[in-house]
Amino acid sequence: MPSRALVEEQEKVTWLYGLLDAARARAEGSERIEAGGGGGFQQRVDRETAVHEKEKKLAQYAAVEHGLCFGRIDRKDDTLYIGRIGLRDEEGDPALIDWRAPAARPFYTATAADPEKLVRRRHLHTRGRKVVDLDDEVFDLEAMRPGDRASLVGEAALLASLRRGRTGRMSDVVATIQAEQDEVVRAGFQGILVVQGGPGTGKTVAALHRAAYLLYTYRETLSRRGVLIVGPNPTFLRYIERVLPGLGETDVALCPLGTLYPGVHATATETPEAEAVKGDGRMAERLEEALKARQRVPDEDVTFEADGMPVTLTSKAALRAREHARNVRAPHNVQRRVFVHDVLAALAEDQLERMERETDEPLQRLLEEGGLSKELQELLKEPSRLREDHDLELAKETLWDDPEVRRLIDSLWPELTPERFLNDLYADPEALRHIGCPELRRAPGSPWTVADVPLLDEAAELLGVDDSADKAAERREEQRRREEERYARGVLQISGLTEVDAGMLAERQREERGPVTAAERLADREWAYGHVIVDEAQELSSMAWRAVMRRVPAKSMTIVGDLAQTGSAAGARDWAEMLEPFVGDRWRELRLLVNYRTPGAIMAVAEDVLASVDPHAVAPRSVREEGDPPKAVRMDALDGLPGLVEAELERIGEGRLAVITSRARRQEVTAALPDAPAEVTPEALDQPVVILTAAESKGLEFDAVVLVDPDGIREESPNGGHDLYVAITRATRRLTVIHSGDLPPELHRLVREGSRPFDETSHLLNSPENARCPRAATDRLEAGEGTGRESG
Ligand SMILES: Nc1ncnc2c1ncn2[C@@H]1O[C@H](COP(=O)(O)OP(=O)(O)OP(=O)(O)O)[C@@H](O)[C@H]1O
Repeated sequence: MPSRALVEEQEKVTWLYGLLDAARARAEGSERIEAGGGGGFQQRVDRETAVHEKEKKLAQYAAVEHGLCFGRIDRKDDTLYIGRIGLRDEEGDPALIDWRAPAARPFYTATAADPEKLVRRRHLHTRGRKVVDLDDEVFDLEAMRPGDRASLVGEAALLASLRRGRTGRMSDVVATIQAEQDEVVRAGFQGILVVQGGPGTGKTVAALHRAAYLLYTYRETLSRRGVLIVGPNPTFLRYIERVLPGLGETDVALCPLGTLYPGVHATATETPEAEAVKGDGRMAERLEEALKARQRVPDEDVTFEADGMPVTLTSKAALRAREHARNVRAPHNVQRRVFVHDVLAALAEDQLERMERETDEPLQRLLEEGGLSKELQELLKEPSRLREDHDLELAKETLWDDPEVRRLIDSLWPELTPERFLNDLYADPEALRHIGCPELRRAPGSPWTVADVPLLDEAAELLGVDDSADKAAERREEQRRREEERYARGVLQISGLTEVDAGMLAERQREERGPVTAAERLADREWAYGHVIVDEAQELSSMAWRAVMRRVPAKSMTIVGDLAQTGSAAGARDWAEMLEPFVGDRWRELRLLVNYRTPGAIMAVAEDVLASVDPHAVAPRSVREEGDPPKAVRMDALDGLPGLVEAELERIGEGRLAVITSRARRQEVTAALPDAPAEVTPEALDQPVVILTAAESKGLEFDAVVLVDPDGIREESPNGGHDLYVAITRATRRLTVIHSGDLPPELHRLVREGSRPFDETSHLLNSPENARCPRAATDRLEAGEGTGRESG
C-alpha cells in the first residue's frame, strides 16, 4: 500500500505530465495553424522559422519525458517542484521550475549547515510516469507540518544512483548534482574556468551539465556561435554522448582530439618520444622554419625554354621576389601570389629584352642608312621605349600558362596544403634535420596520428589559403544578393506588403536555408565557438592547446582534468604553465574533492599508487565505503583469465567489466578472451567485457575491473604510475589485479588470493557468492568453467 506522501506526489506528477502533454499538443497544433494560414510571402517566411522552432521544442519535450520532475523544495511558506524543463499551469503560473533557473538552486546547494531557508528537500524517483519512491532530507524538523513528519522515506538519492549498475553510457545526474559540482555548473560564462579534481569526482558530468546550463542561461549567444566539447577519443565521446540530449540539448558539437582538424580522422598513436616532440610548443617555430625552407632561391641563374624562347631567371631576381613576398604579412600561400607576380615580371622582362636585342641589329642598320625622321631616329636609339605596358602583361600571362614556368615556380615556392606540407616534411630526412627533429621520419603515406592533428592545424595557419578565387565568388554572391533583393521587392509590390524592407526579406530568405548545425561548425576550421569545454584536459599537449584556443577567440572555456592522471608524454604538469602562453594568469580554478565512483577500499590502493609517484598529491575522498575488498591474483600465464572474468561477470550481474592491461600483454589478453571485441571501437563499450590499455580507459568506468600486468603498465609510459592510478580508479564495485612475479609493493593492500601461482579453481570456491551458494560453484567447475579449458 503506497504511503500518503507517495499518493500525493503521484497526483502532482500526473498533473505535471498533463501540462507537458498540453504543451506538446500546442506545439504540434501550431504547425497546423501555420500551415492553414495565409499564403502571403511574409507568412511563408515566418512559417518556415516556426516549423524549425517547433521541431526543436518537440525534441526537447521528448527528451524530458523520462524523469520530468525529480525534486521538490519546501520553505516555510511555499513549495517548488524542480524538473528537467520549466512548465506553467493554465493560469500561467510556474508549475515546474527548470533545474537551471536561479530559483532551483537551493535544491542543489542547501546543506544542514546552511539550509538556505529550506525546510525539506525531496527527491522523487519515477519509473515512466509513475512515482516509485521518495527520499527526504529535512533541514528544519520543527518547521514541518505535523502530517509531513511521517512522510520521510527512502535512502539518500545520491547513493541509490551511485549503486546502479553501469550500462556503458554515462547518464545525467540532474537530480543529484552536489553543491561543489553546482558551483562548477553555474560558474560565470566569461573567461577560462579550470576544474581540477581527482578520479570520479564528477568533472565530466559537471562539465556536461554546465554546457546545458550555459545554453539555457545564454541561449541567444550560444545557439548562434555554438558549444564545442573536446574529448580524448571517439570511445570516450560515445560514452558521454547521451547526457546532453537527455537534458534536452541536442545542438552541441562533440569532437575527439584526433578529428579537430576537419577531414582527418586520426586514431593512431605515437611512441612517447615522438609524442613529446610533436606536442612541444617549440614545434610551432620549427614548422615555420621548415616552411621557410620550402621557399627556395636557385643557387645559379636558371635558363630554360618557354613559349619557344629561352628565358632566364637570375638568382638575384628570385631572391628579390622572395624577400618581397616574405615582407608581406600574410601566410605562405597568399605570399606566393607576390612571389609569382615578381618572378613572372622578371621572366617577362628578360624575354622582352631578348626580343629587343634580336630586333636591335636591323634597326641599327636602318639608322646607319639614314633618311629617317628625327623623332624616329630618337626612338630607335632606345628601343625599350617602343615597348608598352600591355606587352609586359601579355608576356606574363603567356609565361604563366607555360608548364615549364609553373614547374619552376612550384619548385621555388610551392602552393601547399597542410597535409602535403607535413607528409613531405616527415619523408625528408634533410628537412627534419634542418629543424632538429630527425626522429620524426616516417614512410610516406603513413596514417595520421592524434599528435599530427595539432600540427596540421598549425600548418593550416602558416599556409593559409589563396582566397582570390573565393573573393571572386563572393563578388558574384553579392551580385546575386542584389538580384534577390530586386526580386523580393517585386514580390512585395505584388502582395501589397510594402512595409517590410526588401533587403531584410532577402536576408531572411538566406537564413531560412537553416541555422548552422553542429556538424557544419565542425567542418569549418575557422568557426569561432561561443564556449569550448575540454575534457581530460591534462592530456593535451602545448600544440593541441594552440589548436583548441583557435576555436574560441573569446576565450570562454571550461577545462576539466586531473594533473595526477596525466599519461601523455606531452601532457600538462601544471595548469598555470600550460595556460600562461594563451591567457597569462587570467583564469580561475575550482576543485572537486569527493569521489563518487570508486569505493573507499579500492581508493586506498589507488592512494598508495599515487603516493609512490607523488608523495604530496592528495586523492579525493570516496563517498562510498561499501563494496568487496580488492584482490590480487598471481597468474604467470593467462589461462585462468577467462574463468576469472566469467566469475566477475556473474558477481556484477547486468553491469560492465573491463580488462585493463599493459600494451605489451594486450595481444595475450585478447587471445585469452576471444569473445571480447578485439579492437577498441566506440561500440565496444556496449559489450559486457571490453579490453583496454590504461590510456584507453581514461574517463571511463566499469562495475568490475580486472587489471593485468601492473608492472608493465607502470613501466611502459613516462607517467606509468599515473596510468596505474587511472586504471585502478575505473572500478565502481570490484577490482582484481593479476600479476606475475611479486606483487608491486604499492599494491600491498590488495587481498592476496593464494601466495602460490594462481589456483584456477580457488577463486570460484572462495568467492562470497559461492559461499552462499556452493552448489552453483561446483556445477560450474564440473562444466569446466573458470579453468580456461573446454571441459573438465
Ligand atoms: N552528483 C552526482 N550524482 C550522481 N552520480 C554522480 C554525481 N557526480 C558524479 N557522479 C557519477 O560518478 C561517476 C564519475 O563521474 P565522472 O566520470 O564525471 O568523474 P570524473 O571526475 O570525470 O572522473 P575521471 O577523472 O576519473 O574521468 C559517474 O558515474 C557519474 O555519473
